[in-house]
Amino acid sequence: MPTVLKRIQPAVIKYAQIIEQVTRVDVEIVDTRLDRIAGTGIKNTNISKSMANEGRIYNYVLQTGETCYIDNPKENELCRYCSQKEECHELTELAMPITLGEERIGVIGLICFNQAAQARVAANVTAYREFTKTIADFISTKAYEYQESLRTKQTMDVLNEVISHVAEGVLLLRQDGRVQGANTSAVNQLPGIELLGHTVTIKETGDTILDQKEYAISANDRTIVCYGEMITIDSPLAGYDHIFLFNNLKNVKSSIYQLTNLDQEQGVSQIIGQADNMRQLKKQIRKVADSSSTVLITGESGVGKGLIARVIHSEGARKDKPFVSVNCGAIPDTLLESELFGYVKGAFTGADPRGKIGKFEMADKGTIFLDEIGDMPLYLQVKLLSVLQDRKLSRIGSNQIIDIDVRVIAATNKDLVTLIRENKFRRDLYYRLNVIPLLIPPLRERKEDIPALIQLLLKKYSRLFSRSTMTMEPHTLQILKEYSWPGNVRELENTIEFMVNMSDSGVLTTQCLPENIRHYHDAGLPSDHPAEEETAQAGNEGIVKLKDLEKEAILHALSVCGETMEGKQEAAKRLGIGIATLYRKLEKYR
Ligand SMILES: Nc1ncnc2c1ncn2[C@@H]1O[C@H](COP(=O)(O)OP(=O)(O)OP(=O)(O)O)[C@@H](O)[C@H]1O
Repeated sequence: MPTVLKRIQPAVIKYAQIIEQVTRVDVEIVDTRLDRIAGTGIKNTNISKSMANEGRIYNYVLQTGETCYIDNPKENELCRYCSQKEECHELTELAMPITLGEERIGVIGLICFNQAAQARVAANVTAYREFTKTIADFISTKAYEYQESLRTKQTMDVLNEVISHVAEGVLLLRQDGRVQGANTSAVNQLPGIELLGHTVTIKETGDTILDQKEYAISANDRTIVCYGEMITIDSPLAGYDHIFLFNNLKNVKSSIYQLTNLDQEQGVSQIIGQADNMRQLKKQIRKVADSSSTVLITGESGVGKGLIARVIHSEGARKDKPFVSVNCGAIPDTLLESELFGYVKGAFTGADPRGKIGKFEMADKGTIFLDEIGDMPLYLQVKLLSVLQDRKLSRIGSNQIIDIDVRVIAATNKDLVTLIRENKFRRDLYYRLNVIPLLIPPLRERKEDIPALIQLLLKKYSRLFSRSTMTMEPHTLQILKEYSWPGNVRELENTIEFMVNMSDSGVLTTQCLPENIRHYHDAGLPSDHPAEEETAQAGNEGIVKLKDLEKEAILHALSVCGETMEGKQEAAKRLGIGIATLYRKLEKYR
């Protein structure tokens, strides 16, 4: 690495010339390597070459820090062992160190080759010393400035390297808004805004969300909303005094979205349904997917309303934008408003003090799925209606009006018309939502789809439990087809999961059926709703029919002993009945 004097060589050469002009003595300046950095007169040769051979005096000055005045060269102690002694024509030499802090960084030599010069130096030795010392200090200052600028540059290089790897946008700004630096993320997040060397306006909007202030960055007639932090730098580096760290709204939303939403793109093919009513429904879904009109999906719990909402989104033009789902029935009324519309820092006590982006905003340009809309409290229905009408909203605690472009899909398993009659749902909101009504038929009205659904679910759960794909015995499949499925596809899904768990082999038999379905089948129970049945039993104060107890005992024995010939014989023996009785009873119960 070059020495510091070498790096500031042009300045050193100028200082050497100044000394020469004032003293009219030849001047030589060497660095710590004894390379000649500057030279005048006789010494104005071999610049940048090593003077190590003839540098005994300079070496001494560098080592001791002393100034040497030698008026008896050749005889002087320092010259005694000099290899150049015989060729040396110097009459007098003044050699002075250049120091930078504690460090010696070079030597200035004033050398007389003729008697006039020698006499001049002798007559002015004190003044010449003083003057040379002043120049040595100037050179030292120059070296210091150089080192400082080098350090600043190195810091800047490290900083720039770090900034280039930061995921957030980073702008290095002057007080007047001129952009001195911008990382790639900043450039990508601010399309259409010229940055490097241009001036931008960055204004706080007054809102704060997730500890990040909201800013509007404007230039070239464009404004982009960002969330971030403006950092003021106390000691201005390289001409900028502010660093703006930010993410634009899109990035903030998509990071929240990614945290809360798995990528679950789904197409119509995902909906199992060959029954006429389902074919019809799928046709409708394809038709409405591309429009932005509001959809109201109705149907019993577990029929697949959520799945269909996703499919509508995924089949439509907004498929690359967010699909944000809110279960209006699962969120306490008091929180639902902020969940939907968001709030700013300090909006109300008990809230996340950092503020929150609402689901509507997160769904901007995409789709919001308002599940269980029938459970939405009346006062929020009013606010929702106004958002749907105006396509504008303001976060709780904020004065800002935000435009939103969201497709709304609502779903309910309640009869909204009845709720309207009971004054629990607003008629005007109902009409706003019911632009495209989709009614999903319950599973009992499309029983021909049950085998295909079972097939799909067997695959899913076999894979989930790391088992080879299971099959179902035809008789068991028949029982499942006959069941009324009050919990619809969700209940079917739970049933298959249960059965896969219960099975010891690769084939699902009646043994694996859950008790309620077996019961329904065996007893030919008319009830579609086990819950009602349970209530009836509860009303019987725990007293169970003997017939049911007997059936339970028989089925249990079979599940323990197996349904093979031998199994049944063993079961009959352990039940204390004859094999013929067992067959008779089985006939009755199955
Ligand atoms: N036709 C279908 N094809 C494939 N899977 C389906 C179908 N219908 C429903 N499912 C599956 O059944 C489960 C329940 O469906 P989903 O949650 O969409 O019902 P829902 O009607 O929204 O229920 P709720 O009203 O209780 O919210 C999900 O795992 C869904 O993927």
